[in-house]
Amino acid sequence: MSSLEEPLGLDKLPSMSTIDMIQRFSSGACRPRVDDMGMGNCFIEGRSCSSSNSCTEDYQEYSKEAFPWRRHTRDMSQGDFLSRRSLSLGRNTKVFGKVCDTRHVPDHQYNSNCNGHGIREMPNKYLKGIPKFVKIVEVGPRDGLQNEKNIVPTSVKVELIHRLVSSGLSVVEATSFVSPKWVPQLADAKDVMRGVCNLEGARLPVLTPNLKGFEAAVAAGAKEIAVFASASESFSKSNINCTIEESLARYRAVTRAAKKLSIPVRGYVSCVVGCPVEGAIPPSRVAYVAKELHDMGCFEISLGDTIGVATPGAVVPMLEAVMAVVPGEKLAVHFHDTYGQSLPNILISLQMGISTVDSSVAGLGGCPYAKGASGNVATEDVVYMLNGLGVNTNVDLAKLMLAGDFISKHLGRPSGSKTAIALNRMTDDASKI
Ligand SMILES: CC(C)(COP(=O)([O-])OP(=O)([O-])OC[C@H]1O[C@@H](n2cnc3c(N)ncnc32)[C@H](O)[C@@H]1OP(=O)([O-])[O-])[C@@H](O)C(=O)NCCC(=O)NCCSC(=O)C[C@@](C)(O)CC(=O)[O-]
Repeated sequence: MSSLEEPLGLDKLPSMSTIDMIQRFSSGACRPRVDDMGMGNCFIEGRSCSSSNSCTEDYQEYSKEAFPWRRHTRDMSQGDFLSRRSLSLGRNTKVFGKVCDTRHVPDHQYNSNCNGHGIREMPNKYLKGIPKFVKIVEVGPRDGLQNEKNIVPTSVKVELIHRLVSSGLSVVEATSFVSPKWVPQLADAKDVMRGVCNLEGARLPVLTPNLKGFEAAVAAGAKEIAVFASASESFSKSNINCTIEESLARYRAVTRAAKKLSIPVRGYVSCVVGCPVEGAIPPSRVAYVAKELHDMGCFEISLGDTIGVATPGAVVPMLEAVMAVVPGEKLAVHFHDTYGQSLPNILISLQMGISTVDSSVAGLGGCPYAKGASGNVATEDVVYMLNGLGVNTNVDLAKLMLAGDFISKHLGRPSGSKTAIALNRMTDDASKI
């Protein structure tokens, strides 16, 4: 293990006062620079209202469109509501320990879209460019559970993956074939794969840091893998015990081997905005690593804000730099929510043409080698936002919430998803009526 084997914490940022840190991670500090940081060639691309009445009307019209649930609750008489409830109770769906139905409360409960009056139908220049469909890559069983203090039993991991797939998620990262000394939480990778081998309807990629991991993954039945590099030299050392260049050489060997077996390989770049040791990471360096992964044959490159320090102001120059060398349709974004910036970061990424988003049910997650960084953005929150934007994901939010509830209960803590907490509270309130 390297001398950097100790987990890196935000608390270990060298001589970084809070203000210094804010400056280093601020958008200004992250503008693309045309330099190559000694990493080889980099490619940088570079209504007003006249009377109070009209105002009220406008507001009512607006709120009907933007907050359909408001209209719904206001318009629904108690009689309607109760008959709906009694009609639906027969369905016997279990939500958060109670017997209830997904239609147990007004439709808005699991539906943030605009029910036929979608935001898409409003002529809105601000939402131009947002894709009609977003692919969500669920990373909870891997990125989420790799950081749990208590090791989660294999049967719980397998059940979680089944539940996630049944919610409509088409890609669920199942586990990692890494050294069990480094990540004991995922030492049961082979058994997890055995438990999901008959699961249909979704791709179940696994992480492999080297040929040894690749071979073990293939032997366990993996049909898709991911390799993970970093834009930060220090993080590369602490996470996979080698330099960025050494990791790229390893991954070339892995992608060559995968190609022979027609196994698709996804590539990750970590620390795309900030590193706990090095501070702000230049976009040119992210672009360099992303291009290398793309050139070696990765079908998709996921850009990870591993410690969750990005703001939209830093995401824009980073994406601009990467999109100058890797086509946008091959990119995914992967935000951790340490500073609560994930949703705006995702929104700006969508506006820039990205249509693949990584997230983690119940906001599970964190990297064991980036101490202090919080979980990934919660999948429930992403789906809720995308529903509200009229963007299709094929994910059933109610079923997804049940998966989130399942794992949160097992871990003995509340969900990290604000959406799950809010909708859950409404279910509780409604059931008391
Ligand atoms: C890369 C290594 C293996 C190097 O670890 P090393 O200690 O340098 O490896 P080594 O080649 O010197 O071998 C040491 C021992 O590990 C074994 N070994 C070697 N490879 C494997 C393997 N694949 N599976 C199982 N065992 C393995 C090997 O056989 C040997 O066993 P021994 O002879 O001592 O008994 C190690 O550092 C490691 O496993 N690191 C993984 C760390 C990790 O999983 N971190 C979390 C990933 S999250 C992330 O990167 C960010 C991401 C993707 O989520 C995106 C984001 O948020 O930004």
